[in-house]
Amino acid sequence: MKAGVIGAGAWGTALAQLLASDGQSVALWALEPDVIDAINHVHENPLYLANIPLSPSIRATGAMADLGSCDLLLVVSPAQHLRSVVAQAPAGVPLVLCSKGIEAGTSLLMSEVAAQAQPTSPIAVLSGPTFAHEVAKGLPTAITLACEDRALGQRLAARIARPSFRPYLSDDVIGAEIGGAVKNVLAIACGVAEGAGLGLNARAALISRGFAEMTRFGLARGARPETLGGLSGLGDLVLTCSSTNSRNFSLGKGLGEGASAAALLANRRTVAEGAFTAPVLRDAARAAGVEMPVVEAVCALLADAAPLGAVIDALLARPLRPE
Ligand SMILES: NC(=O)c1ccc[n+]([C@@H]2O[C@H](COP(=O)([O-])OP(=O)(O)OC[C@H]3O[C@@H](n4cnc5c(N)ncnc54)[C@H](O)[C@@H]3O)[C@@H](O)[C@H]2O)c1
Ligand SMILES: O=P(O)(O)OC[C@H](O)CO
Repeated sequence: MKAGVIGAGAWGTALAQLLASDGQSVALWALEPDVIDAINHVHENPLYLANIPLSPSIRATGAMADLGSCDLLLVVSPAQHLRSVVAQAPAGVPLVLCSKGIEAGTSLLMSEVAAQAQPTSPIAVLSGPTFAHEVAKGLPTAITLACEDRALGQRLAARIARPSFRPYLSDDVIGAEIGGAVKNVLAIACGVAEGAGLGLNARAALISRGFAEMTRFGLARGARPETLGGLSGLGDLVLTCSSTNSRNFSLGKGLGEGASAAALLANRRTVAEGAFTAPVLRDAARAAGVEMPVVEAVCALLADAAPLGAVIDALLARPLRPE
């Protein structure tokens, strides 16, 4: 049987390469004709995953109908486009959602969006600490695969696992999604600390207090603590908050160096999901009565609503409280 991947950005291309690493055929749906052309003729994706030679058993296409013979579809579009691409996908095929974010306008998680767009398709979530270029190179990686249907989860894990790529099964879909969505916003905060020269103590404080915010929000939405403390939560938070390989961290670094969010976000080709998730997450947290001061601070900077110094001072001046 053939696997399909929807979305040929860095992560979709890396996942197609992973699936093709044992020689099986992979159909990869891409939006841009030049990406389709480069993958099929030069076996590269210079736009989104440069300098990685791709397997010739990956076949790119711009026609969703070409994924009709697949028994498994990995959905890897940016979160804000997931609804429209899933609606075009073949119906009834298991969807493994690999995007990290919350939909603007609805505040829905990706599994909730996909369930609306394709009500007959079984759903799983694949999320964890996974820089695309490392997975594409075959470097060791562990990830959460969450699926409420345990038997389906086991079948999907067996299809996706490779010698250097280990999915860990969970049935906490909501928890896996909340970790991936929230960590992107917190990575922006850690990037700000780096750009503003606030030091490594500040980064560690943001990771731990940010994790407390992720946990409060996750528990309010029904996530399990062990999921939030696992690969898709704390694991991904640590990765993304530690390196300029992260687009979210890099965006924050630019903000910390004094650039405006508008300038940093203008004409970006690659996606920094945290910029879209932050205001949706802030509003959802406020509505649920969950305090998320680091997320609020990131929102203020993304909206260019307050000077950097004032945002940092306000965080430091919060009332002292028990940990
Ligand atoms: N890059 C990573 O290392 C990585 C790892 C894990 C998860 N993710 C997640 O995967 C998702 C995709 O990220 P990426 O890094 O592959 O993307 P990317 O930034 O490399 O590329 C942007 C993608 O957006 C697509 N796009 C642009 N406009 C679109 C539209 N109107 N409709 C549909 N698609 C459109 C482009 O075709 C391209 O595939 C994100 O949610 C991201 O958080 C990324
Ligand atoms: O580059 P980022 O910030 O989108 O992070 C990529 C992955 O989500 C890391 O797991």
